[in-house]
Amino acid sequence: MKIKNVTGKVETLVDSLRDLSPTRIRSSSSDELIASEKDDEISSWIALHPSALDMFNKIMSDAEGKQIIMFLDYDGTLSRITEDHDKAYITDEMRDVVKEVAIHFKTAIISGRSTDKVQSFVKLAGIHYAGSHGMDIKGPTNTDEVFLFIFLSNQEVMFQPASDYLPMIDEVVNVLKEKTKCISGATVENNKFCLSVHFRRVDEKGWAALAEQVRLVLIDYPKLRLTHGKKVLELRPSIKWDKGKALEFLLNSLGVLAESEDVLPVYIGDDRTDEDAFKVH
Ligand SMILES: O=P(O)(O)OC[C@H]1O[C@H](O[C@H]2O[C@H](CO)[C@@H](O)[C@H](O)[C@H]2O)[C@H](O)[C@@H](O)[C@@H]1O
Repeated sequence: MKIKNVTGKVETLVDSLRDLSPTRIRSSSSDELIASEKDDEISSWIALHPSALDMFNKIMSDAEGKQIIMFLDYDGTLSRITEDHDKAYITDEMRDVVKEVAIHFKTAIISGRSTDKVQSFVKLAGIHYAGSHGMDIKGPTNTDEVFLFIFLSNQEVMFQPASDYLPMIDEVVNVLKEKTKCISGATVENNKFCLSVHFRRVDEKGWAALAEQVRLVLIDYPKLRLTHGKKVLELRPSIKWDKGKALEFLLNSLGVLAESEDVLPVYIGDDRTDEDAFKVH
């Protein structure tokens, strides 16, 4: 979901932050009513989009005879959500699962984090990585099984559609670090071609101040746009590129068409920005 009118009222942005935080305490009966309407909305959405785990047998029969290509999100999918974003490590058990998957299927991890950061967590060489929400795509130069898990350095850049934005992102990271340093718990993460402003550890009383700083930065940097995920605001280049486009790019470079009947791309993700990839077929 994208936040619209970000340069408008700060209250709109704070409301969006509240929407991202369903565990907040509801204070009045009108809040309760709105929450129950939202719950109904969520229930009807879930009815139209059943859990893949409940449909596992159907997915297996649909996959019969097709080439499966695996796309995995990182945070909340391969790693648990943690208070400190720098400590969202993948477990050894999960790493072994990804390794096993990659032996059988072409596999890519598509993340909002920088590619380098995800690689440093996952430490598997034979897979593709698309960090910065797909704006930094790297892949293995040699896919022989023997090389798969040995040389992480054996990876090359395949596509970086937002390389012009690199200096701007660095600048905005510094600006936002400075502007938010008085807001207890707020952190700014440099994801190379985009950046995250985390509010997981910010008291709700500080959200308006944080949202205001982000809003002001967006006015100064109109070439950036705002999206959001779990307790995080993300600023990224206003280019027509997202996790869905990255998925299509990767399918193309693997020599398959997204719409081909012989291919079944499987994408596992947990957050709003993953919806861009869910939409691709
Ligand atoms: O596309 P993803 O791999 O899911 O990355 C999205 C964001 O994930 C990280 O933030 C989220 O996980 C943190 C650690 O569990 C958590 O503290 C935070 O509240 C979550 O939003 C990452 O730090 C962000 O930069 C990514 O954009």
